Amino acid sequence: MEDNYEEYDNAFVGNLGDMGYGEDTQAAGEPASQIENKPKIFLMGLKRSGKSSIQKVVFHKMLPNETLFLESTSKVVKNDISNSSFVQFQIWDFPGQLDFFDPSFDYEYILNNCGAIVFVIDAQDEIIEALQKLHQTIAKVYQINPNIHFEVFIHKSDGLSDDHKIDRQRDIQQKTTEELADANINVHPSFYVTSIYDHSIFEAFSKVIQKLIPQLPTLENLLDVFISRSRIEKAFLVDVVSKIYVATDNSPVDMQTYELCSDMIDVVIDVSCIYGLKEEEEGLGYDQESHSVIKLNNGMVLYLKEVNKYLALVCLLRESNFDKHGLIDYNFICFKKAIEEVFSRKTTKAGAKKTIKKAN
Ligand SMILES: Nc1nc2c(ncn2[C@@H]2O[C@H](COP(=O)(O)OP(=O)(O)OP(=O)(O)O)[C@@H](O)[C@H]2O)c(=O)[nH]1
Repeated sequence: MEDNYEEYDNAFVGNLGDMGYGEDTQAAGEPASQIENKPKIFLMGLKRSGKSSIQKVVFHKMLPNETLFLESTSKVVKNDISNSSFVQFQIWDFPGQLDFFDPSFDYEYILNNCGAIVFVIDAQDEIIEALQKLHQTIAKVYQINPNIHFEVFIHKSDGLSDDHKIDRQRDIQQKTTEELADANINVHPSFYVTSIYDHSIFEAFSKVIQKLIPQLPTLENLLDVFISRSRIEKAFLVDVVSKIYVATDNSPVDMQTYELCSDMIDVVIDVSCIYGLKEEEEGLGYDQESHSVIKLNNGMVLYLKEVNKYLALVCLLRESNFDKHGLIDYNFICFKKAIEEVFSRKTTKAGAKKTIKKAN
């Protein structure tokens, strides 16, 4: 089976613990067993539905137009999200033509360590075959590992009118729910309308990843307290490399605000790379000193601060509430300390587990 895999991005770093995320506590060169144990997200769907494009655009900064030249995937591609990212897991891209449930394929083994299956449906194409494959996949996977999250991306939505998008989503959602109810399968997939040509794909992936972060409720509570004490409208805790938000406060997410915050990261990184790095120095242009305030012409302010090596806090607030920015800076220091504690606890717990194991 191993021969079926093609690997790229061999930078395996990070301590995920059990299906979690955490600080970078380990150096490169993890043993193979640890790599295998990383949480996995499977990208599935029919041929040419857009699976490889999604992971290239979200995790490899490929421009959407460049995906036009991607060749069809012929082998399972295991993609380890690189050491420069907080979001560390494996994404397995399954070729559309592969029969996942072929008896020669050890699917039971690989499904045991899978956190989520992202099933991509080309919304511009006929959906009957895609739906059949989706229902068949859910039914079989559920028997083996009922804990897997099912995430359905109704993809290539850029080619559809707003009405058409809603119809497609309703249609797919309804047929899937009915089919699963008829088969007595107690699974409730989530549906997202996505496109690589806008931020919808980043937003959808953020939600997929968040379900796999055990500390999510704590992070959300911390963000809620932070924004209410600092008179901030919206705050995102963003993975700087992928621009996936790993948590946000409990107010609803508006796509434009997320786009703004995500664009701000690009601006800060670009300016730092061009003007902040010394000659011949390489890097992301992001460190403990990274922070930025941008005043917009609509009376709002964007505020960015480094939280740790991988994460930034990006907030949107009214300019009139920015007069006491000393208070915001102080609250941020408290917030940052709390975040450090959340993840150091996890690391300590993992360390303690290992020590107990050793003693036994
Ligand atoms: N309009 C539009 N086209 C997209 C989008 N995402 C992917 N595509 C195009 O869809 C085509 C197929 O994309 P791939 O990523 O190769 O599809 P795949 O699912 O990996 O295909 P296989 O490897 O054959 O399984 C490419 O030409 C992409 O440019 C999207 O959001 N909108």
